[in-house]
Amino acid sequence: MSQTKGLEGIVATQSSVSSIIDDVLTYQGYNIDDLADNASFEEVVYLLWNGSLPNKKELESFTKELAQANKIPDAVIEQMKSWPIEKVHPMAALRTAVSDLALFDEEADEMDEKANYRKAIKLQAQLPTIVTAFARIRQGKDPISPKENLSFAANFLYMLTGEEPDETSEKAFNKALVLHADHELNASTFTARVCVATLSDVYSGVTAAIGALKGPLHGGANERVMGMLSEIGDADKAEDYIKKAFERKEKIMGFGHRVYKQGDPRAKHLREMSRQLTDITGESKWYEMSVKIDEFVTKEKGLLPNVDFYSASVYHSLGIEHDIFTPIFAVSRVSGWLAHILEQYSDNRLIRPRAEYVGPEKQEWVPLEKR
Ligand SMILES: CC(=O)SCCNC(=O)CCNC(=O)[C@H](O)C(C)(C)COP(=O)(O)OP(=O)(O)OC[C@H]1O[C@@H](n2cnc3c(N)ncnc32)[C@H](O)[C@@H]1OP(=O)(O)O
Ligand SMILES: O=C([O-])CC(=O)C(=O)O
Repeated sequence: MSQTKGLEGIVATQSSVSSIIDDVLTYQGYNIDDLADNASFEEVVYLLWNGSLPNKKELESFTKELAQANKIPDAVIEQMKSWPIEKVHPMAALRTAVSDLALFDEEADEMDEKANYRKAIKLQAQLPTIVTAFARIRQGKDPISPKENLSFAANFLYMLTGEEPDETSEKAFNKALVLHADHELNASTFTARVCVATLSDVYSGVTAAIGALKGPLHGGANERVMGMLSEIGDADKAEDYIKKAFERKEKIMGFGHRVYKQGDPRAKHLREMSRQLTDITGESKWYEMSVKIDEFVTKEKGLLPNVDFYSASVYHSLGIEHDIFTPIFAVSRVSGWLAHILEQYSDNRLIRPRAEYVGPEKQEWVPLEKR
């Protein structure tokens, strides 16, 4: 039996949700560049779940379905208030709250197609409510209910800050959501599929996926990128900082990718957004520092920025707290997880690979008193 460390290059399933072929990313056959420039996040979610773009009527009714499902039980809010909230990372809060939601959903364990679709709607609608409620509660503020006339992107920013975003912020945030929505068999999506392939429920699949996204080698990298930029503080200090990190054999967060070899097609969009937004906020130093790091890491190691690198300065420019960056990734990626979960159920087989045994052979049993 041979093995590939980290399952590199292994094709573990068939999927029609998204593809990465020759470094081109598509959702259901639509190039990510076209979607990033034109689509609303709501259209993208519909596309991922239904396989086609919605017409006007379908989009209206889908948007309404999401809007009607966004309230979370008061008990979940009360539980949040009982946590040692100033010490809880928002990703841990999100993981726990999503698991908690299942306890209040009478159809959590129902496995028919319609019930699973209804749960998908609820989870997509309720993740923003959880993340923004948590962010506000720990600031000593009350959670804010979403407004019906606002888009998914605008509502998130509104529920977070209490202010309706301007058009530029809304557009930028919408684009970031679109860019993060799905990504073939990334670690968190694979986790979700493995979980539900045991015929466990949708909530369990999403809870497991949040746990996988949280790690710094995956979604957790975006928060750490901002940590690095803040530590560097000035574009002139960037090269020296990275040189020292290389000497310590540290990984530079936001660089490298298991699949892309010529670069992550999402990064150019985020880089341009970072340029524009930091210009507007008058803090172009974050963009300039990021570009310096990008050029230096590429020159020295041939590593290119991934989706997490420029998203850090984008979210920072939108006034978002740094530990909310990865939860935002989850608010978008849950659309992809759910698409994959529904796809997995539709043609399920238990996912159970093998391990190559490298432990000791033929050991003799030794009674306890003789060890
Ligand atoms: C949304 C996302 O999940 S995108 C990824 C987000 N994660 C990050 O940005 C964290 C930093 N990046 C990394 O850790 C990696 O590039 C990963 C996890 C994304 C991909 O990992 P893998 O395909 O397993 O590559 P692996 O970690 O084996 O690295 C291969 C080589 O490149 C080096 N390398 C890879 N990424 C980096 C990096 N960011 N900084 C420095 N060196 C790196 C490794 O040290 C290794 O070098 P070696 O062969 O001399 O030991
Ligand atoms: O695909 C991956 O391995 C990681 C990634 O870029 C993503 O999940 O968006």
